[in-house]
Amino acid sequence: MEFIEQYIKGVWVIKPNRFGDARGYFSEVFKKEEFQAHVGPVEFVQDNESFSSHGVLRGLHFQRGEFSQAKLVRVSRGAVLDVAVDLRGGSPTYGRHVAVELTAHEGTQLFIPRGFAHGFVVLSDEAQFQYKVDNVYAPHSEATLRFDDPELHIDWRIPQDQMLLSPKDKCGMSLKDVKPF
Ligand SMILES: Cc1cn([C@H]2C[C@H](O)[C@@H](COP(=O)(O)OP(=O)(O)O[C@H]3O[C@H](C)C(=O)[C@H](O)[C@H]3O)O2)c(=O)[nH]c1=O
Repeated sequence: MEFIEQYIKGVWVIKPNRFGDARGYFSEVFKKEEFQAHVGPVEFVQDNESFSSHGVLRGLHFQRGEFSQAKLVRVSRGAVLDVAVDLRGGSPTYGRHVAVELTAHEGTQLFIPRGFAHGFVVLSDEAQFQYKVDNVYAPHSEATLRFDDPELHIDWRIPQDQMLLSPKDKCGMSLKDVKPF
């Protein structure tokens, strides 16, 4: 398993090994000891899965304060562009983002620490998205950062007229209105 820290401190791209043979492949997609040795003492408490069609954009979501979630995300079908925006108070990369294409074919994962807004857009016909979080769902604490806030400079790779968003995600807040946490 390869761990590559990104230019935003604490964000990691993780590339599990795959052992192929005539039947297909086997891969260890998470191993607590190895993960914690590289990333730190993160304890996941909940596994999530979502399924979306082409152009669906989910995000950019975050849970505030003590309810903030670290996430380990991957795609088990299709391909997405995954985006994490740094909202950590005092961070030298505050407001900057990491954007990584995650595909089922490559099995690449992204670890996003607490203090980030997270979202993805589906690049393939459909995508099954799997992720671990280290804090439970707390809807009262949840907020949405506008995916198209010009201050974020995110290139989502597909035109907005192909995108499908929830009503919540269509009316997220701007970066200037977010209180760092
Ligand atoms: C996140 C979540 C949602 N739900 C319920 C609440 C709604 O009835 C339904 C759909 O929720 P929502 O529209 O918030 O789902 P997504 O748009 O996929 O939200 C996720 O999108 C981005 C990519 C994220 O990183 C977050 O994990 C999460 O906010 O699932 C739950 O019961 N538990 C949960 O942990």
